[in-house]
Amino acid sequence: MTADLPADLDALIQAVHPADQAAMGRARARQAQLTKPPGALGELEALSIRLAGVFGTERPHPRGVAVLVAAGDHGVAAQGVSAYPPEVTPAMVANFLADTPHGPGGAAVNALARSVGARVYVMDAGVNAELPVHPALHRAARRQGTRDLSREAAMTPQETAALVLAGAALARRAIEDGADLLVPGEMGIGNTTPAAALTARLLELDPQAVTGRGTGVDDERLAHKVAVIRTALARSDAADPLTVLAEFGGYEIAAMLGMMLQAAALRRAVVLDGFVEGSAALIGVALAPALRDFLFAAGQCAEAGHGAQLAHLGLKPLFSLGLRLGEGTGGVLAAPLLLGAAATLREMRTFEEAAVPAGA
Ligand SMILES: Cc1cc2ncn([C@H]3O[C@H](COP(=O)(O)O)[C@@H](O)[C@H]3O)c2cc1C
Ligand SMILES: O=C(O)c1cccnc1
Repeated sequence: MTADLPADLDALIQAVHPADQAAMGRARARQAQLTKPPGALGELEALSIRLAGVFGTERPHPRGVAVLVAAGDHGVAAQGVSAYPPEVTPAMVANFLADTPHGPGGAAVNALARSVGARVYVMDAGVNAELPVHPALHRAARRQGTRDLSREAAMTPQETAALVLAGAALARRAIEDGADLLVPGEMGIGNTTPAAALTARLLELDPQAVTGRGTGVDDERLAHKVAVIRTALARSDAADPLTVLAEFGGYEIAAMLGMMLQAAALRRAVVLDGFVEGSAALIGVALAPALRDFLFAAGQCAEAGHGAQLAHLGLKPLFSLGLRLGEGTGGVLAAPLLLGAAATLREMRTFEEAAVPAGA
């Protein structure tokens, strides 16, 4: 039991165990016997072996894909760190839930999720508005927006724990509904600022190196954003992962952390989208190093600092499309690659089964 942690949060962290090495060994041996020259499926082979470790079988069969979009507002947005006003956050939540001729939701994540058959879950993790009652909106907000991280702790320890557990609960719900690949996603104007602060502190890097343009701030705003992050980091020397999260925060970041821990504890794969998701993952592996075994990077996103996160996590991006949106968009696009990797391991025949002559 870790000191000062609520028992259920401590239990969640303790429930993350490493991937199944024996299943990975069997998967590696099986890959070598499948009807293709060795290595001809490139990165898919390594992915399939990792998936065997996640699902504990050399014939992994992940089924449903779910994207869990947590939305929250940020006190620091008042400092002018984003190219967009905070009112965009609740408006985008409404957009995620809207009735459209194509189905629910008119945002990028909705369109991409429909295109791959992924289910979208939306959570109010702390949006600064009264959101309309909607059956598909999961309400977990404890406060309407965080405090300004450059002036005080963004979240209390109690709020932080509550949001991590709320994220875990939503992940359990998605898994009960049939999801085996979980994509945490986020919406929150200003959230690349807390993500950069968390990344700078956890990776011990200068804020300049890990702060990007987010929604597209110009050079002047970018310099201001870096200065705001410097002020925040100078305010607190916190190093303990959950204290770092509370200090520099993000309700939706805490919720995504809970989703990741819960998915790993239930031995499901987590597909990581961009920089904001990456900042939650950094907290996650600091708390539970075995979480890393369950994380799969989607693409390399355009945000500065994403590369440093992936290097620390030891993850290789699957594509580089210049995405800089968040919402879980890249994660959704990566899911079919993971499903395909698992399918090769599960469904291809061996040289012997297919009576194909082996190479010299
Ligand atoms: C219309 C719109 C839709 C979005 N969907 C995701 N984001 C992304 O941009 C925000 C982070 O960037 P920053 O830190 O610069 O505010 C987050 O809400 C993120 O999800 C959006 C941003 C906008 C404007
Ligand atoms: O990479 C991300 O997660 C990202 C980048 C820009 C804006 N919002 C999110």
